[in-house]
Amino acid sequence: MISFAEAFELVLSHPLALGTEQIPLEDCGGRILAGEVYSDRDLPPFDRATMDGIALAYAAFREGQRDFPIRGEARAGTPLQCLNDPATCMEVMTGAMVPEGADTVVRYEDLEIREGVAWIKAPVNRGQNIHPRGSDSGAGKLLLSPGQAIGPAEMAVLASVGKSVAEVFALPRTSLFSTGDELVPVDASPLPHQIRRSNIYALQSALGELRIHPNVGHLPDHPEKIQCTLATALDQPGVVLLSGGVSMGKYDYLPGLFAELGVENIFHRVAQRPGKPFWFGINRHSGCLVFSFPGNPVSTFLNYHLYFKAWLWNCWGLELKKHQVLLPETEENTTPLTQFRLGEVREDQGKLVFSAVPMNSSGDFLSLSRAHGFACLEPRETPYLAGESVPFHYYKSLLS
Ligand SMILES: Nc1nc2c(c(=O)[nH]1)N[C@H]1C(S)=C(S)[C@@H](COP(=O)(O)OP(=O)(O)OC[C@H]3O[C@@H](n4cnc5c(N)ncnc54)[C@H](O)[C@@H]3O)O[C@H]1N2
Ligand code: MOO
Repeated sequence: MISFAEAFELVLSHPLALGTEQIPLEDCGGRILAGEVYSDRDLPPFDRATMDGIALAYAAFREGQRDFPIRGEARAGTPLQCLNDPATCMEVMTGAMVPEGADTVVRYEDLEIREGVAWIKAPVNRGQNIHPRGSDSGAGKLLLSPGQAIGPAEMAVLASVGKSVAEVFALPRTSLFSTGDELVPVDASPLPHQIRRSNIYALQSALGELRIHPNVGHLPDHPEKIQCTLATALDQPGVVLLSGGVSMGKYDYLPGLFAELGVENIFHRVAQRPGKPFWFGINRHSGCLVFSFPGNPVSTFLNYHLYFKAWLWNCWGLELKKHQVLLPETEENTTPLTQFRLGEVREDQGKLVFSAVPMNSSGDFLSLSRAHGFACLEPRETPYLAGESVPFHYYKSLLS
């Protein structure tokens, strides 16, 4: 059995060359940006009125003028106009180009308009209610960098600089299998000895967050059937993720079958809890990696988040963000296993503080929905003290 640190390094040392791809903007949400994105023009691209009202030359107001005859109108979406006479004004709508010759916008609420003349009835500051050209970014400035996740805000940035197509990191072809004769489909009425398949939904949804849409299947505890189904999946470059069937049981066929199917074992069993019987290997002929997770729901879930995501980021030449949390009370791990403790994280005076969520064995998948992630306690003879900082692996965002 190898240590968690060794297992982690071995997983990272087997990357796939995934490369990048150009995809349409509408498909970019949730993907990871691979190229740099620059502004193609000043942002905003012109002096933009931020209120509906009138545009005027501030110098005239400063000299005491309060009544401004209205000479025309600037609407959003119309070309630049010119305020030729600084003793006059022009009506201007939010989003319009502020006319040349004007440098200040006064809101309708601060005016009275009578017979084509705007009377100003409130104090005015030079440049008010204008979003100046280039004040957010100049043309040619770097706006987004490789490795940034494309969320709703980044979608807006890409759109505003004309990226109808963006370069993102490519995703691996992925297959996902559950195993075990006790498992029945979700819509079945389980008999007393049966349970519904849940791991596959957890993993499918976790992969979905990365926009990976795996081929999904279920393997019965039947060697020929497993072999037949897995042979096709293993014969292509990509990844195969499995849940269950890798421990010591008489019907845990997977490790033996992987060998028969030409998958080389990189390691089996890691000194960690939960998630110990994790099996990892590679089919060197096809370039297919196998992450075979122990079936207990918490073990499958933890190992996916610990190993698979870090592996994927590493394939892209990136490193997943690391987090640390403070332990609220003394903890011990004098076992020889790296222990992952399920818990919530809350912010206290700018620090992230861990709070354990009780877990009733690694079969207790209900506890997962009550927590944010796992704190990592390495084996140690001395206790972990209250206030000590330890690594934390999020699977849930602080916002959700
Ligand atoms: N003699 C030993 N027995 C076991 C050991 C050991 O070291 N020696 N390790 C234990 C640990 S730790 C784990 S974890 C499990 C892992 O076993 P398997 O990977 O073979 O998983 P299964 O036996 O197939 O399933 C375990 C458990 O999880 C449930 N399960 C499996 N798949 C799903 C699914 N898709 N949805 C919901 N639940 C699932 C399954 O019904 C079992 O209850 O081995 C221990 N045994
Ligand atoms: O290590 Mo197993 O993964 O606890 O149930």
